[in-house]
Formats: sequence, structure tokens, C-alpha cells
Amino acid sequence: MVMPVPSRYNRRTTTTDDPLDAVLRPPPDETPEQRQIRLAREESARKVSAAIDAEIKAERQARKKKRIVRLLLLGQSESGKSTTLRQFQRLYTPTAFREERILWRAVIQLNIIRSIHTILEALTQSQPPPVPQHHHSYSQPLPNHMRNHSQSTSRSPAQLYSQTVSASYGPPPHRARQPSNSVPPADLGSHESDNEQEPASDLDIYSDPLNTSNPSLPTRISRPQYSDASCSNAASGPSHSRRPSYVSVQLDALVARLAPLRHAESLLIAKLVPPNEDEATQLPSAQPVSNFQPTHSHSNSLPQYPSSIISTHTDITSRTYNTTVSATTRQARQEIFVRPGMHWKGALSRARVSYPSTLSYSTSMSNSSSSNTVSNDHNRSATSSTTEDMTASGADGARSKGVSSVARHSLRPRPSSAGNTGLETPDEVQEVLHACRADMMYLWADEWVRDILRRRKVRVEEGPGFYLNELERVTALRYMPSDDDVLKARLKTVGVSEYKFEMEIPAGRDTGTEWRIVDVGGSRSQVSTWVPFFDDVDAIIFLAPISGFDQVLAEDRTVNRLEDSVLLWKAVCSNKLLANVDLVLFLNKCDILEAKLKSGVSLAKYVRSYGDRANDLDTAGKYLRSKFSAIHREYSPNPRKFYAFCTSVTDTATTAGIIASVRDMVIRQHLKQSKLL
Ligand SMILES: Nc1nc2c(ncn2[C@@H]2O[C@H](COP(=O)(O)OP(=O)(O)OP(=O)(O)O)[C@@H](O)[C@H]2O)c(=O)[nH]1
Ligand SMILES: [Mg+2]
Repeated sequence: MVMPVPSRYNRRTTTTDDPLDAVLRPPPDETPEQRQIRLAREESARKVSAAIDAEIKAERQARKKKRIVRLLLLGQSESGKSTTLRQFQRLYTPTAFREERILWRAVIQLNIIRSIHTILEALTQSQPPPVPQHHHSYSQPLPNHMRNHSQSTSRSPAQLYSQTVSASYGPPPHRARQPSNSVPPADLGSHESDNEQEPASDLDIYSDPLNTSNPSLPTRISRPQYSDASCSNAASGPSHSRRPSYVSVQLDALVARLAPLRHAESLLIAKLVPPNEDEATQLPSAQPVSNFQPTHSHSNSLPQYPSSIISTHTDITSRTYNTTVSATTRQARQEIFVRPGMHWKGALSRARVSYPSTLSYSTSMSNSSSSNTVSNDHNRSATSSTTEDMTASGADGARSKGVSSVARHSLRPRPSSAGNTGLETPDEVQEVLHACRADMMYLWADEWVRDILRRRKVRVEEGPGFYLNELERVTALRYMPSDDDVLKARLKTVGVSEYKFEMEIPAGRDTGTEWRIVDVGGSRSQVSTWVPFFDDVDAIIFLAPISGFDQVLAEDRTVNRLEDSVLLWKAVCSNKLLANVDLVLFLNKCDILEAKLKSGVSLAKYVRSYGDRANDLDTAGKYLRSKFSAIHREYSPNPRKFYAFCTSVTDTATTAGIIASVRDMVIRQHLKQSKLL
């Protein structure tokens, strides 16, 4: 006999396999009261669902209305792109910027160690002859900790240091005559052009690869030799007043005392570089650039970047970028880098253990409006700012996990030996720097050292991440980086990152505009990653570091930095994808340019067409600006506006005004474009 089935079930025979339907189905023995309750509950759920739908719809509409301004930062490596980005952050999301200052301390520590290594290698690579015995009784007072150091080992610490360096960085180059730090490039085919009436884009840069006009460098640098008389009478009068320098006498002991910096450097690398990032774990080059000899190899060619930037472009330049550098040399020079995104900041944050209640830091500007907060008492701003790693397939896991996850991670710091980044917890690297501070200060202040650096053309003070003039402050145990310190820090970008933010200031007309600033890696191998970002960009800030007129590229010692910037600028100007994008040019590092010109380095010696113009910042700035402007005019597919600024983007005061002008200009242009669409 077949049992009767309630009619409702008959109707649903086609859906009885649906598990959801089975769950929602009322019980067969439902009473009228139960039914009433169920219906009321269903009605209430429907209302909630409708409200959510309405909210999603409204959000979607608001997003459509929202203005999104896209800004792309371009320029060669070390041109100042990431520093410009940090300036935007400092100005428009100051809360987030301040919060992450402590995270930059590790980068600053690495920069300091690197400067010291550069100096030590310049001093030790020529293996000076043993110091005569009487130098040990030199009357200059020594700090206590320096007095009893034994120097009687069979190989001196300086020699050991040199050997360590050779082992780390590959064999020293064999060359009778070393190129200087600031050798102009190999001949790239520039032609004579002193005539001002010629097209202004003919910026002729001298190309003597041996730089014959530079004073020749000694192949060996010795410590100064002094007679017994001059030593014993060192303080007795002008005729015997030339004292042996403290470092020249104490070099071996000093090098030995600074050896812990190597260990500190490894700790920092372990701290900054994610565990699976093998590529980045090479020690940074501490070798003065002058020691590296361009080596040509046909197996490691770097991309010819003008053509890879601009697939549609054909006539940028007749010069090729097919110069190659051997793998050994490249590896030897490798600089510490991190991929953009949260990885290194996340690792640093996770390494923290405890925080005082009065201090609070967030892991980063990333998602600073909501997550990744490790502090208890933080007054968070309403601003949202996010950095995304454009090269990663998904968001950084750590970033998406939020507060609890970060807190969990803090219990298992990585690397365990790397210490912490909170001010109140001991930081091993900072302790090493603190212990070495007197020696580092002696080293940097010493005239003999300065003389060797000068003769070798090792100009650490013009290099990135230079803090040696502030050693006392930056090696303090409770050192907290200032805004300026963060702007000076050097960490190479590899990959592409997008920084999103809404301006924190109540900027009236700017509220509701989301800014997306894309920061790319500028080294040659990175240039091919730029193209996808040309698509829907509102404006480009192109940075040309004009102080590099007497320097070569780190990735190719045959290419002059200024010439490289010119070629890159031509490529960007002539790119058809960018034909309607406004270009803003930052002729950057004007502070370094000014110091260089004042110190007597002649621009005309490297830029032939500069002729006999005055060797000062004003004249040089105007001249180079006119050259870049002419290239823009000549190479742009369509006429468009051109904005150029002489900048020093590490200088907060002047950069604030320039960035405000760029912001207004970009917003205006964006509005104009929106109306046209
Ligand atoms: N003195 C001075 N230093 C600058 C200036 N602009 C940038 N720097 C420093 O130069 C170094 C390199 O700047 P970055 O912003 O890292 O260069 P980048 O263009 O992002 O380089 P990549 O990431 O390799 O593409 C940093 O240490 C900056 O502090 C400037 O105008 N003056
Ligand atoms: Mg960068």
C-alpha cells in the first residue's frame, strides 16, 4: 500500500535532492504556532538580505562615482622614485608614514654598515706595508678600548678583511689601471655639438672610457710614512706639524674592532629578506665601484630597454643597450632589495615581541585604516592607504590576516637572532652599531682616510643611504628614525608596487579622490615591467638624477647615468601609448649636483655641449632643463604640456610645494579627461 504524501512535497519532487531545500524544509509535523514563528523569521531574514543588497548596490554606485587618479613614477635606478613616493605618503598620509618609521631603522642600519664597508675596502684593498714600530707609541690619546689590541697576527685584520671581501665578492679585478668611481661611459657614438642652435636634444656626453682627463690613480695607496723626528716632535711646531693620522696607525686594530658589522649585516639581510627570496640574499656591494671592470659576455645580455619599453616605437635612438655584464661581476655588485608589498615590513613587525603602552606602531601604511595594527592604544586616522605588490598573484597573506594574526606571529619572531624593532626591546644590530660608533666616527673623520677616498674617487657622501655625518645620533641605542632619515634610506625596488591612498588632509575638492601611485624598479632588467602600467595612467613623473653626469650605471659600467636618463626620457616621450599623458619631469638630486659643481667637478668635462658655461647649479639646471624640454618637443607624438622642476626629493620643504603643484595639475588634467570621455 502506498502511503499518502502531503501535497507540498508532491510539488517539490524535482528539488528534493537539493541539500539546501532539505535543510529549509519545515518539519512535516509543524504546528500552526511553529509555522507562524517560522514565517516571521523568514520575513525578517528577507528584510536583512534586501538591506544588504541595497548596501552593495549603493557601494557599487559610489565606487563608480569615485575619482581615481593614477600616477606613474619612472626613471632609472636610484633616480628617487621610491623617495618621491615616500614624500607623497609623508604629505598625504602622515599618520601612516610616521607609524612605519621604526621599520626603516633596519634599512638605515644596513645603509650605515654598507658605507663603512665601502670605506674599509678602499683602505685595505691595497694592503699597505706594515706600520713602523714607532707608530705604536704615537702620542694621540686613544679611547680605552683601543689600547691593548694585539696586532701581532701573521695576517693582519686588514688583510683578512680584504680576503673576506674577495671571497664574498669574487676575485679582485686584474687591471693595471683602475677606472674611477666616476668614469664616463664607453663610447656610445655621441658627436660634437657645441653649437647652441643645434637641436637641443643633442646632449653630448664625453665618452672616454679611460677618462684620461682625470688625474691618474695610484695603484697602491700607502700609509703616510713619518720619520722618528716628525713623530716625536709632532706637536712642536709648523715644520713638524704633520701628524700621522690616527686611523693610519690603528688601521688593523680598527678593522678588527669593526668586524662585528659583518655579522650585523647578515642579521639584517636575514631580517629584511623573506626566507624564500634567494636572489636577494647576496651581500650588497661594499666594494668601491672603481674596482669593477666591465666584462663583456655574450651569454648574459641585458634587455635593450628602449625597445622593450615601447614595442610600438622605432626611432628612439641609434644607440643600443646591448651592453653586457658578466654574471660574476653583476653578482658581486648586487644590492640588497626587497620586493614591494608587505613582505619585509611584515617580517620586521613580526619580529617584535613587546611594546610599551605609550608607544604604538602599525606594521605599515598597508591597510592602515583597519588591520595589521599591533598597538593597543593607537589613535588611527580615517585615511586608508594600501601598498600592493603588483607582481604577486594575490594579496600578501600577512596583510589580509589582520590584528590577531599579527599578534600570533609576534610570538615566533623571524629570524630568531635578528632582534626586534621596538625601541624598548634590545636590538642586536643597534647594539653592534652603538659599540662600534667611536671607531666609525674616527674612520669617517680621519684626514688620511678622506685623502684615500678622494684619490680613489669613492664619494660615499654622494651615494644613497648616507648617514655617516650623523653617526652619533643614528647609532644611539634608542634611535628612532626621523622623517628625513626615512627619506634618505636606500632600498632598491624590484617589481612594481601600487600605493593607494585618499588624502588625509581635509582638502575640500580633493576628498573622494583616490590616488594610486605606481612605483617601479628602475634598473635595466626591470624596465620591461613598466609597459602594462602605461594603459590608464593620468600622469607620469619622470625622475632624471642629473647629479649622475660623472657616474656610470651600477648595472652597466659602460653607460653614463645622465646619458641613460636622456635615452629613457626619449623613449618615454615618444611612446605612443603615452601620447596623451602629461609628463612631469623632476631633474632630481640637485643638492648633490650643486655640491659636486662647487667642489670643482666640471660638467663640461663630461657633457661636451655644455661648453664654457658657468659651472654652477643655476646655469647647469637651466641648460639641462632646456635639453630635456627639447627632447620632449621633438619626440612627443602629439603636442602636450610639459612641466619640469629642479628637485631634491629628499628635501621635505621644497618637495612639499612641488608635489602640491603636481597634485593640482594632475587633478586638473584628470577632470579635463573625464569631461572629454
Ligand atoms: N641627496 C639626495 N638623495 C636623493 C635624492 N633623491 C633620492 N635620493 C636618495 O637616493 C637613493 C635612491 O633613491 P630611491 O628613491 O630608492 O631610487 P629609486 O628610483 O626608487 O631606485 P630603484 O628602486 O632602484 O628603481 C635613496 O637613498 C634616496 O634617499 C635627492 O634629490 N638628493
Ligand atoms: Mg625604488
